[in-house]
Amino acid sequence: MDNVEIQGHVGTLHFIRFPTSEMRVFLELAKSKGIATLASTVCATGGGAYKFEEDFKREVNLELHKFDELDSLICGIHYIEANCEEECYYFNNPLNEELCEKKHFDFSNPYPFLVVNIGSGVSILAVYAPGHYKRVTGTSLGGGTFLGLCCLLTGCETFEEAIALAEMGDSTKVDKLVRDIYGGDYPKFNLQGDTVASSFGNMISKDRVGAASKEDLARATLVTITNNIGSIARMCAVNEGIVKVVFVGNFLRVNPISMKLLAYAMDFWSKGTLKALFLEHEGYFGAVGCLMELMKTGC
Ligand SMILES: Nc1ncnc2c1ncn2[C@@H]1O[C@H](COP(=O)(O)OP(=O)(O)O)[C@@H](O)[C@H]1O
Ligand SMILES: CC(C)(COP(=O)(O)O)[C@@H](O)C(=O)NCCC(=O)O
Repeated sequence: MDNVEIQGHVGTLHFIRFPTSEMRVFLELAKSKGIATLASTVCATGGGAYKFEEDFKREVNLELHKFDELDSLICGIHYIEANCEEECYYFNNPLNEELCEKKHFDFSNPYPFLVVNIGSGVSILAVYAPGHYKRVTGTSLGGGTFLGLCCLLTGCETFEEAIALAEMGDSTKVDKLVRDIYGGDYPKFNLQGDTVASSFGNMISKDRVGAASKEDLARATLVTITNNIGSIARMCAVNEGIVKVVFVGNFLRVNPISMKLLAYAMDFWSKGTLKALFLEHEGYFGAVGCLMELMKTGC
């Protein structure tokens, strides 16, 4: 982000990511570049701010200024939304390949809204005003679950590989649909034949297992995790009386399948009353919010 002004300082915000499993390599690089002589303060958030605090001190003699990850997340969303015009978007006709359009959403009057942060696990927060939020609930079935299960089921080794497999797969070979049980729709409760009745439910048959490719298994894993998150998010939105649901976190990186599924599911199951929203800087809000918190301290 160019020409950003933060408390009188104007500059460029650069966004860089690497997995925490590579922290040792990062610290060695930082040491070889003499980072301790360049940076006076490093702010950090998330579990890693605690887990790697000692390593930063020992390896590069840097103190971490630690800020809570959910406070930082909310603060970062607030800052980027206010400073980045095209940040927030939604999908029209999400599951129709020809008619699907990504549209800008005016989020200038956002409150109240729900944040569904899909990282390794999932945290769901209700935000009522700047700095005023509560953590409604969470689920351990998140981005880490998708990647972990995909690695086990398909032998893939990276998130990018897992998503590429899922893009080529067909989850209906793996999941049991309403029509597999009813022979068609279940109209009394508006359950269409192509609705998933039982995720992975077809995998109790040896023939079906033999017919399912690793692409199909990856797709079914992605759809299962995504639909479960969508379902929990919808119940939270209804319970809290909130209609705007903002999905963030690195699980959504290079992952239009999940974004479109979430958009469709929120709209369909709420009969059009809930809106699924997405943000361009999906996995970076914690980092930005943490920088904002640091600036407040005057460092
Ligand atoms: N390059 C990547 N490597 C590993 N996981 C990735 C990558 N890109 C996206 N992901 C997804 O993002 C999830 C982690 O999300 P993130 O918002 O970074 O949360 P956390 O703070 O828990 O690491 C992973 O579990 C995975 O589903
Ligand atoms: C513990 C966490 C806040 C850590 O955040 P993350 O690194 O997953 O983004 C998150 O994984 C979470 O909310 N897990 C679900 C815990 C629960 O069952 O509520």
